[in-house]
Amino acid sequence: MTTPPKIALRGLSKSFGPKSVLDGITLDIATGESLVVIGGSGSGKSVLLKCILGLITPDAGTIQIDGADNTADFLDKFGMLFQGAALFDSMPVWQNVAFRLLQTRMPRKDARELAIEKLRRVGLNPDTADLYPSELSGGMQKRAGLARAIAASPEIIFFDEPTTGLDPIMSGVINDLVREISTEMGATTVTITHDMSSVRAIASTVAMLHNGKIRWHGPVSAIDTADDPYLHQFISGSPTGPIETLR
Ligand SMILES: Nc1ncnc2c1ncn2[C@@H]1O[C@H](COP(=O)(O)OP(=O)(O)OP(=O)(O)O)[C@@H](O)[C@H]1O
Repeated sequence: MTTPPKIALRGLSKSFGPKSVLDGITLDIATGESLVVIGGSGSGKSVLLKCILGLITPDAGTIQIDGADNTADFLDKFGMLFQGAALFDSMPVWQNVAFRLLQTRMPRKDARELAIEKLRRVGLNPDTADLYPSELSGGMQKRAGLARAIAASPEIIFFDEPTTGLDPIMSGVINDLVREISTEMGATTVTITHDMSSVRAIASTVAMLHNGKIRWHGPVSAIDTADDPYLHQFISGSPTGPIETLR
């Protein structure tokens, strides 16, 4: 028997009123794969992610994780790094990192120790554990968000624009961490980004969304030589090409 893909999407469609956003997305994501989803603004990347997370119900199609249909306990398998890190301002950093573990009634002392270990893994020293998120720089907040995403050792991690708002050097650091940690944990990851340096640093495979469909899908090593004018325009950032731009 062959093992099913970690995530299997079949014929996913979603419209909002008359606007079709996803129009039959079929995609397999293998265990340990690091998929980066690219596509223009409004192409449906976030809607796709929210469908997999179960936050939006698709109009048609199926989502399977490990060969089983979408159920509420899927969320236990997921870790998520949100845009802007989305830390709770009212809690010290360690409680943010250990948030889910505290909810599962892990003793506070153990949760705190684990949070400090995860903070260390993302390059933050133990002193940051007792600071509040507002006391951290943007780059440190991203690291703390990353520590939270990996705290419960999830099998699948979603990264939504992991480098937004960071300078190029910090973006490089976060990209490397995302890749390293995913590989080390053997996690399957799905990342949304506009940043081509993130694509190259994080992806094993790339899927490009356009007009509600997967326009191109393949290994990251093939993106520069792929014979697709849409993909080519996107990765070169050219204002001219088949993709319509608003001026
Ligand atoms: N809850 C909603 N209700 C109505 N329309 C929505 C909703 N969520 C998303 N949309 C629409 O779906 C389309 C795709 O949105 P989505 O946020 O997935 O794009 P995106 O590719 O992530 O864009 P960006 O790169 O700008 O973040 C947009 O036209 C958006 O207005």
